[in-house]
Amino acid sequence: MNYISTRGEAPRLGFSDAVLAGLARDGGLYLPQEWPRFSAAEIRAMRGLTYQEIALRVLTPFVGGEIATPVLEKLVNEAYATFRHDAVCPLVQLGPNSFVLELFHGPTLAFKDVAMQLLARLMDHVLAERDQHATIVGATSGDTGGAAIEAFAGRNRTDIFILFPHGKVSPVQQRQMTTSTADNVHALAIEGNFDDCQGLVKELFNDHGFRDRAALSGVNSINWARIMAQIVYYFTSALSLGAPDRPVSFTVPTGNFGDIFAGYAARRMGLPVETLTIATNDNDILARTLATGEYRMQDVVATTSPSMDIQISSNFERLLFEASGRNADTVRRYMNGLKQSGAFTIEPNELETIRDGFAAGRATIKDTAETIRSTLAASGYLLDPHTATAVHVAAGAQKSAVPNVILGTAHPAKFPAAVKQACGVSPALPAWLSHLMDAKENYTVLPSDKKMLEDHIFRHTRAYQQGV
Ligand SMILES: Cc1ncc(COP(=O)(O)O)c(C=O)c1O
Ligand SMILES: N[C@@H](CCOP(=O)(O)O)C(=O)O
Repeated sequence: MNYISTRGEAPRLGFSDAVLAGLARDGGLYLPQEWPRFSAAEIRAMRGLTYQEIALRVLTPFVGGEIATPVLEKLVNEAYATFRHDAVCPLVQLGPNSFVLELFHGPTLAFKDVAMQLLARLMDHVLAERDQHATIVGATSGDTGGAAIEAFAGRNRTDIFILFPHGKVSPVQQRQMTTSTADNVHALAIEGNFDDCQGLVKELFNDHGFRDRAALSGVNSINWARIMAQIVYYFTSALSLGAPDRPVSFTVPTGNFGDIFAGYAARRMGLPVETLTIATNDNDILARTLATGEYRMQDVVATTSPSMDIQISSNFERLLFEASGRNADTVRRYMNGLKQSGAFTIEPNELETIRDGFAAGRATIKDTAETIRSTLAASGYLLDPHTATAVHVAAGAQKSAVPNVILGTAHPAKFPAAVKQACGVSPALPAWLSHLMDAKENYTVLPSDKKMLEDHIFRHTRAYQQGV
């Protein structure tokens, strides 16, 4: 399996190189050259298998033989042994035809663990085979950072630098990033918002001199392996609701468009996914884009679902590439428009293609709080604010006989203040994280400045200091 860039000017890569590359050298995002497809019989044959067994089947075509099956199986088993639920990602019924897919049973209580636990092991494996070191830089609006730090802490082939928006993540999220004692971990509070953090990371990747000297790798969902690992739970949940003999819809709390793009990928692989609904908070750029055809940035608004406080939704580029018939010229034109004027207009036929497979809706801060309160009252189920945006959007959608799976992207204990304000209940952290709020924090505050960030990275990268 080869990987190609959405901007058409970067070298085609095999799986391992695509995993280490993160962002393509032309600024684009890697995608498989063709979508692997499962027949209905092949999907049916996955019924009754464990999460890990299904993962192995879904991932194998993407890996393209570059990692031997027994090794891949071992990495998958180790990754999901860190989850505290036997089903890994269990499905809970909320109402008639309405289900929450709980993706938060991993070590940091957010869906990011599903991909990050595997990605860290894949990267370690590839780096060990090549006897190489990598410097990882990642941007986070709160959850990716903690999951990445947890997954990479103490690994001696990687140094990891995580940029988070100073003062704009929840206290639990911040401490998951700032209390690690591993000497390969560096938490950086950037004076700016998530888009500034993500912009800095992309600038570092697009500076090829720096990128090569630092042996840069990325763990945001710009990295194909993140999306790949997230495809698996679309299969496991749809299978338990009757796929491939019954279609299933999904409603996904969306920011960077990685999680929902994994659902699109599952559909391209043959899973009968009916509607993929994008749920946004007040930062509703994607809902507006679907309604008007114009992707136009506005200022980021702080909400009670901070991980979705995003305007530049990176993985939407992957969908634009697909909707344009994989036309890299079109994608480059859109992305240049975004860079120059903060906006671009999607061609009518491409917009129609997108609208065919996706719906979108928005939940305000008030809607989110009301949904947390009413869901607790109606069913005793406590939602986190991100999942609540999706429950709100799903409730407003046209009723259908097709089961709808809402992706439960975080545990409510990550956002106790917002949950308490909404419904009066303050969810407690699980016992294994009870030390978190008393542990010593260690992080550096930096302005949103590429040069200062580069200096900081070089001064703190072990491999660079030791001339490895
Ligand atoms: C809890 C939570 N929900 C939803 C999202 C949005 O996911 P995506 O960025 O993949 O669209 C994020 C951040 O990515 C998140 O941390
Ligand atoms: N919401 C995310 C933002 C980064 O998303 P990613 O999936 O591209 O890593 C976060 O929690 O950091």
